[in-house]
Amino acid sequence: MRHYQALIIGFGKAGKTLAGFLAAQGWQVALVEQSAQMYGGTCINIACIPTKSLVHSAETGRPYAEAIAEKNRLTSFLRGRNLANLTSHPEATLLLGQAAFVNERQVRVHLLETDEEVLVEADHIFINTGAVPRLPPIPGLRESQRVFTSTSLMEQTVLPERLVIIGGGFIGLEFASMYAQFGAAVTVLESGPRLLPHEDEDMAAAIRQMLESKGITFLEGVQVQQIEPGIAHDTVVLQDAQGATQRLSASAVLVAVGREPVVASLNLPAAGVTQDARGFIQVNERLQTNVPHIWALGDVNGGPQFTYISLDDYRIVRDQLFGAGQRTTADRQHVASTVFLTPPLAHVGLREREARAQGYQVRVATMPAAAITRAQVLQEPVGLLKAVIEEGTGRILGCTLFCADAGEVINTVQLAMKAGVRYEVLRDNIYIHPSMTEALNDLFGKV
Ligand SMILES: Cc1cc2nc3c(=O)[nH]c(=O)nc-3n(C[C@H](O)[C@H](O)[C@H](O)COP(=O)(O)OP(=O)(O)OC[C@H]3O[C@@H](n4cnc5c(N)ncnc54)[C@H](O)[C@@H]3O)c2cc1C
Ligand SMILES: NC(=O)c1ccc[n+]([C@@H]2O[C@H](COP(=O)([O-])OP(=O)(O)OC[C@H]3O[C@@H](n4cnc5c(N)ncnc54)[C@H](O)[C@@H]3O)[C@@H](O)[C@H]2O)c1
Repeated sequence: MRHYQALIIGFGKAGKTLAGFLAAQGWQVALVEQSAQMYGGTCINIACIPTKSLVHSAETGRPYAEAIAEKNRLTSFLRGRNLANLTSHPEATLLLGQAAFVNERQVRVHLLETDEEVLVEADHIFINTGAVPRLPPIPGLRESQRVFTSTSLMEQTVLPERLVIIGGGFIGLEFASMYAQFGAAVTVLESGPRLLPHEDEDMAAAIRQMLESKGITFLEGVQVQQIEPGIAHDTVVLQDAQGATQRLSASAVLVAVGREPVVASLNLPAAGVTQDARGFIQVNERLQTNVPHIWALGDVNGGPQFTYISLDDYRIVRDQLFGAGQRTTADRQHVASTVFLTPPLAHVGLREREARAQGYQVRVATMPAAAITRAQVLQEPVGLLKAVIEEGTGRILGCTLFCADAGEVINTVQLAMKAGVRYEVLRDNIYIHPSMTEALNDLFGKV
């Protein structure tokens, strides 16, 4: 039996940051990770970083096989750096193995390298086991050799000729955009009635037009019924929005219909930790489970699935253990997001339609990306910018930027919203020229 002050299950963003912090405070910390290929967690190994490396390679014209090699170099480098960061703390112990609860204080770890089992007891336990792709119950899907998840598709060194993507959300659109840019013929199948259902009509049309100009085909309101294996290709059988049967030939199928929590291996009932109806671990606004000394952080707790949210989960726990204990999930207003298309789509706050539906009197400003000098310099004149302002108060209610560097520029708008800055401040601020951020002068000048 080994005893630690803190046991962290999973090497994710929250877990690794918390491990380093607690060890630096002098706590004896154990971090358990089930795979040596996952040191540093999902983001750096199989998610944010490899996908953005591929997006960048596609944008710069690097051939697919070379892009995969560069992605592998980068993730390997980051994995090593994450491992070194953790092991540089003498108080932190890394256990390579799978953790499962024995009771609410004890966890059994099956060590990968020696095949031994060790029993670990801890005063505080933090679950950070993440999420994995959800596989819908489509006949033939699990059996097919040509069906991939985001993880396994990025392991392929040969570009699929015809890629069919099931799901038109974050992963579906990012992969559609980059694989089309690498030269694949891409079709996206979305079960919802409309692609980008949250976006205002004008914004959705602009994004769709850009994606279609790359040769991507979208079918909405479809139901995928079967994947039929074939010798040279698989056939995706679907019912389209009109109820007709369509058959699409695919050299690869990507499933991207959402991600589900990693909980099965944990034996949660032994600890008495409860889950919600979707299987995510139930937590309060301080991320405590129903067992007070057990917390759940990151994707596994059912919050928004972003690395920066997992990092903020760490901040909430840190504040309880070493701060004023005031920080909660309720403090998270105006969290921005970016879909890394080319150009990217970044958003914060309310869309026009959402603001009106909530009863706000609004003033709306829109501007084409082609009007931004920096976008012309970059030869990326495609896109649309939009801001929603509350009539009378001048409060920024929301902003959507579909343009080069949108994921950078949105951070300025987000910070302004958080600080309660009126739109005129962004309108009249002095920005670097020529930069994409200076488009905020013109965008807010149109309010
Ligand atoms: C393709 C893709 C692209 C994405 N792009 C972005 C992006 O650009 N920006 C963004 O913010 N977010 C992005 N995300 C989401 C982001 O990756 C996740 O929200 C984030 O990585 C979640 O991290 P986490 O802290 O929950 O834990 P994770 O990083 O998922 O770590 C969980 C770890 O726990 C380990 N584990 C699980 N069970 C056990 C067990 N029983 N014992 C021991 N170890 C265990 C796993 O092996 C894993 O290493 C993307 C996701 C995907 C799939
Ligand atoms: N840039 C980023 O920040 C980034 C990038 C990738 C992923 N992520 C995170 O990872 C999460 C998971 O991504 P995702 O794309 O898997 O999920 P998602 O929830 O973003 O999108 C899933 C899509 O699949 C559709 N769908 C569901 N079932 C379907 C079916 N049977 N047939 C066809 N379509 C179906 C849904 O209507 C939805 O549009 C995201 O929600 C996001 O939080 C973030």
